[in-house]
Amino acid sequence: MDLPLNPFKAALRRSEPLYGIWAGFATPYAAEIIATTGYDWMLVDGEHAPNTVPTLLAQLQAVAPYATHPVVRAVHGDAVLMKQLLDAGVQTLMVPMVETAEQARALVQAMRYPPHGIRGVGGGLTRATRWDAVPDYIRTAHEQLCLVVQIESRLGVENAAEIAAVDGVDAVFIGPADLSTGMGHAGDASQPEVQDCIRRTIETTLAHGKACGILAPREEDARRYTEWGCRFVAVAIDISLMRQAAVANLARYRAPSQPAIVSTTY
Ligand SMILES: O=C(O)C(=O)C[C@H](O)[C@@H](O)CO
Repeated sequence: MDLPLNPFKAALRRSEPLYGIWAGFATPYAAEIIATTGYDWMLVDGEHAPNTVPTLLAQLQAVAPYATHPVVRAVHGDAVLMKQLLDAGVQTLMVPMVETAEQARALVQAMRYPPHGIRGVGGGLTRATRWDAVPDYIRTAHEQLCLVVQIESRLGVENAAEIAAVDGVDAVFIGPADLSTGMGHAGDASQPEVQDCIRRTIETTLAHGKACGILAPREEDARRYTEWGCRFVAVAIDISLMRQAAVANLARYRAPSQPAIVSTTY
């Protein structure tokens, strides 16, 4: 069989925005529900959701029949963990908290086989090669792999040009929660100095010919960042959507201040 294509990587080169959703339930059943809703991509979160390599694999398998592309976020940029995720068939990998070009170069190395990198060969053991059904995987894998690095600190913003310039970095994704918190604004990315960092990072990334993405669950933020040039924007978080819907539904029957009748306090 042919090496599976990465439509997300191809779409990053086009100009239309790609709308994504954060998938935080860490189960294949919930991931599959999300994959049926029509978002261009979904972020399967291995950093802040309770995921492991087997749960991430199960979610990749669950969403494989659908057009929504799974972007998997590793808990950190460890080459050994990345090897496991790539072997499980992750095509688009996001790595949090990248602050220097040196770190970005190490991530590129972890994505590639020698002589271009350090990725170990799993061969017929791996889903990535479809258990050896894909011929010439070692030579061609890099064409369909996509590396997204997260810039989410003041140091990362300062080094954004060098990071975006690294050959093999396909895109930069801004983390507004960590960026604002690290700048002393406790998750409030609306602060002018945080907005300034976000805008500069977008502009710098685009100037280096790379795509830029961001998490923006509030519509006005998503529209502004898209205007500023963000190509892939996560406009929702599945867990928040469920909680908001549950709270709003209950509020139709009971005032929010009323306690639940069934209590766990004895
Ligand atoms: O800093 C950010 O913003 C992110 O990286 C995304 C958060 O980690 C996300 O989990 C918020 O729900």
